[in-house]
Amino acid sequence: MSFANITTEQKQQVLSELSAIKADFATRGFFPGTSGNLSMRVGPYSPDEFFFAVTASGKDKSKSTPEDFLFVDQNGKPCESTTLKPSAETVIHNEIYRLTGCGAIFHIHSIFNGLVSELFWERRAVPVEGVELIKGLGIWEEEAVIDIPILSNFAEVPRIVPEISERLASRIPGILLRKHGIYAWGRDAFEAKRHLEAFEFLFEYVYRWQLLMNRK
Ligand SMILES: CSC[C@@H](O)[C@@H](O)C(=O)COP(=O)(O)O
Ligand SMILES: [Zn+2]
Repeated sequence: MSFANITTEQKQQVLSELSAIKADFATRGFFPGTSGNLSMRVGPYSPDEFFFAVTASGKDKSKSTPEDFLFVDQNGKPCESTTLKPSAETVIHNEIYRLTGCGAIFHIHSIFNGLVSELFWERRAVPVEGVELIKGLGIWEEEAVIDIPILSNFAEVPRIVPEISERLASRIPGILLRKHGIYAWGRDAFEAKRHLEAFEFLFEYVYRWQLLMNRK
């Protein structure tokens, strides 16, 4: 199976879904200062060979242009001739697809995800206890208690990758990079978006709860 076997319709479908999500996230202020990146898989999957559309690096993600996305392979190499550069964090998307076989991955920076990543850095995980929106992560047990993994952040992005395989927890569809941002994934774009929104809600909840508990 090569990228050439993927139809124009399949590619268009992925690009239009990603564009809609990018526009929606942009209106919600999810991409300050060009931060964040989005990707969605296209075609068949095996851990050794897969293809996905990913945001081009460094663009103003509140604008919609024909140069917003490009297709890359399991090594992060462009599948088609292009002058666009894939996201500087494409290696992270590659590793998450390789480990999970998911269909879409969304990454954003926010004040709350940054604050909780530092608040709970010593325990390397954000604890969340019994909050209803844990169900938004697909975890349906009564009064669920979860730990959202926090990983080291490095300016040299490939250095982040080894910790992903070590820390990725099978039932938590996301990882938080210290003072950087959240990566959330799902079977498809709908599920990845629901997970991202649930994480952001839980981070704000946990942050505010800590403030309440520690008030004088
Ligand atoms: C401009 S700050 C954000 C970047 O350093 C990075 O973390 C990010 O999320 C966006 O990088 P990009 O290469 O545009 O995908
Ligand atoms: Zn980032």
